[in-house]
Amino acid sequence: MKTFDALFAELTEKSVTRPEGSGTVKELDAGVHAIGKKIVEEAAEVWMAAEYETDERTAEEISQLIYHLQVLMVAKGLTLDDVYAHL
Ligand SMILES: N=c1c2ncn([C@@H]3O[C@H](COP(=O)(O)OP(=O)(O)OP(=O)(O)O)[C@@H](O)[C@H]3O)c2ncn1[C@@H]1O[C@H](COP(=O)(O)O)[C@@H](O)[C@H]1O
Repeated sequence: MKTFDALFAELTEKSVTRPEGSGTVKELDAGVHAIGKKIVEEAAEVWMAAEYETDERTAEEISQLIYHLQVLMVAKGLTLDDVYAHL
């Protein structure tokens, strides 16, 4: 099972190595505006799943929101410590 930190390390590496076919690379190239829209979309899906769908669907949507938040962090050059400092 993947952890928050492990996913962030994977996405950071992909931003450097830029492997062919990576959705992360594609999203990074789309830029902060596009990533931000994706975050808003996923956040709404988390809300809807929590109110109207199963716990499993909610967990799935939360994982997608976390993914897009991490892509934004990579795009902005933010580290895990930058965020953890505020928890
Ligand atoms: N955890 C994720 C992850 N969660 C969500 N997503 C992407 O987020 C999008 C989900 O959006 P939606 O729910 O709106 O689904 P969709 O409408 O079908 O997607 P779009 O048409 O909007 O692209 C999909 O495009 C997924 O590819 C993710 N893409 C990648 N990862 C992980 O990130 C890592 C790197 O992935 P790559 O860069 O693709 O190799 C791997 O470990 C992946 O498992």
